Amino acid sequence: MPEGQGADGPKPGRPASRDDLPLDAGEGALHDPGDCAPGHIGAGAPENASRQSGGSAVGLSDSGVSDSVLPEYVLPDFGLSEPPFPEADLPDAGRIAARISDPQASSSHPDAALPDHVARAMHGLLAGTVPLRLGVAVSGGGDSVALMLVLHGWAQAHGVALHVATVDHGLRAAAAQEAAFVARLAADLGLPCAVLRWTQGGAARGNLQGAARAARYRLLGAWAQAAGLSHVALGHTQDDQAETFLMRLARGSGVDGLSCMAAARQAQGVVWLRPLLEVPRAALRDHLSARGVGWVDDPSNDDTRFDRVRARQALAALAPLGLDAAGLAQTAARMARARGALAQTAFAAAEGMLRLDRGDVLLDRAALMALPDDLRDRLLAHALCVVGNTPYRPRLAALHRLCDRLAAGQGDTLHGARILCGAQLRITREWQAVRAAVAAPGQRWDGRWQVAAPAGAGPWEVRALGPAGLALCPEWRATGLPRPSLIAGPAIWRDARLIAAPLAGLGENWRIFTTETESDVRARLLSH
Ligand SMILES: Nc1ncnc2c1ncn2[C@@H]1O[C@H](COP(=O)(O)OP(=O)(O)OP(=O)(O)O)[C@@H](O)[C@H]1O
Repeated sequence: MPEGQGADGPKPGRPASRDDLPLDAGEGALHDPGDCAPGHIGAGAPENASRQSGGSAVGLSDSGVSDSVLPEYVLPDFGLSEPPFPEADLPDAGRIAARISDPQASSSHPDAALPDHVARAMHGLLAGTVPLRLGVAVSGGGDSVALMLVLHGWAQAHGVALHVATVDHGLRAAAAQEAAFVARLAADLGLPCAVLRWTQGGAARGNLQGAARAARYRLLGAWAQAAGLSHVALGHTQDDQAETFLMRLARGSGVDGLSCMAAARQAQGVVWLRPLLEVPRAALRDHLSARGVGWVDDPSNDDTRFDRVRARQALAALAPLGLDAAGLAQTAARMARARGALAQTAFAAAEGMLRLDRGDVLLDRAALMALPDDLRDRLLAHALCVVGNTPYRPRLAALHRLCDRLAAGQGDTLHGARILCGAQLRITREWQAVRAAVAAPGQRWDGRWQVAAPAGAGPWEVRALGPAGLALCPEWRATGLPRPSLIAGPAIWRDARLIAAPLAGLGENWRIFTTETESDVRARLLSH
């Protein structure tokens, strides 16, 4: 038996999400519904795929797709002289195209509802505006393989160019072969496929799985931008949603957390779509099995060390109580609606009480404290996230401690921000959080500041002004900005020499500005 092949054959049920599991937990197994014989991933045949599409090997760094436009079809170079596994071990990807383009084959099958459901979901998510091109992220697991298949039909029907990408995290021995498996499926459908490699996995410390997930989204986002894709579809299912709901419940999440995954979300310049959020995992597997299409099974998905695997097991145990995936996913959807309503209300409240002042967020303290607790928390957390340059909200307990201090007229520091308490709350960056931050010309400093240099400025870099820099700015009091805002703000340096500190009134010809306007900051309340 080849290395990594399961002795018991393919396991029913779905692997745990890679969003929750380490990626080094073993080899994948192949589901080939044709004969139900699991095999080691034999997708290889890189020569075949290369020949079909003229692909070449490309490694992408963690920083994303660099300057060059991605080739339409990118395959890893295994350095192998022949396919690593015999053709017989491969899923019958070649049959996909014929079946999916045959409406008879589709409508005569009991799961013909899936394409219709996805079409309706896509219509709703795209609000009637169909993009010219669409990306789909395919891991090789059953969910995303089914998504690719169904979207292929949808894209053909709507004249949309579908582009596939798969990420090879390079953390498991089988990863490259799994990527090649996806590439081959895509090639058999006539779809361009990019294999994106995470080249810095070996250097990742701590939460490897979290780092891999973040890298995956960075790579996919960079790929989408380079390939001109405004939308990328992901294969999260109703079961993923229900598992997430249970895990969030265990953490005591409120409305926002229990909303779970959004069906559409904008991040990294891309709209991420999840058209399968109402589709049970089993329906996707059935869809593939009925068409004789295989998928990759990641054995780490059965590893009970991970929350998601345990949540899945708990879900099965809860079924007799009527607590099933469909019910939990429905509650998550209701939470998402409630969250949307709260976000709208917070946005409306922000109109009257939130302002942006040279990077600081100002909140009218009396108006803020008069709001219902949830709205107050929402606005305050938002301001902290904006200034602290993070998408993650502070913990609720910490936020409530801050509110207590503000109610008592005291300031505090939280979440990389400093809160100065007056009639106006001024939320500014905490100097300690940025004192080591450096940006070269053209780069953003602290994720949100940009500098326009005068012509012939010579070499420079951006660093925090700091107390020593402020001492070199005799006019700083005239700016109206408080000392904490200025020392944590950006300044232009050449080695140890302060060149300019526009916020502190030094350096006439330099301009410094945040990339977000006040209305951008308010509008972001709606997208969380
Ligand atoms: N390595 C990867 N390459 C490309 N896309 C990925 C990768 N891993 C996950 N995704 C995308 O994120 C979605 C959710 O990830 P998750 O970890 O739940 O998937 P999976 O268990 O690896 O596979 P699947 O969801 O396809 O069964 C996938 O359906 C897919 O769209």
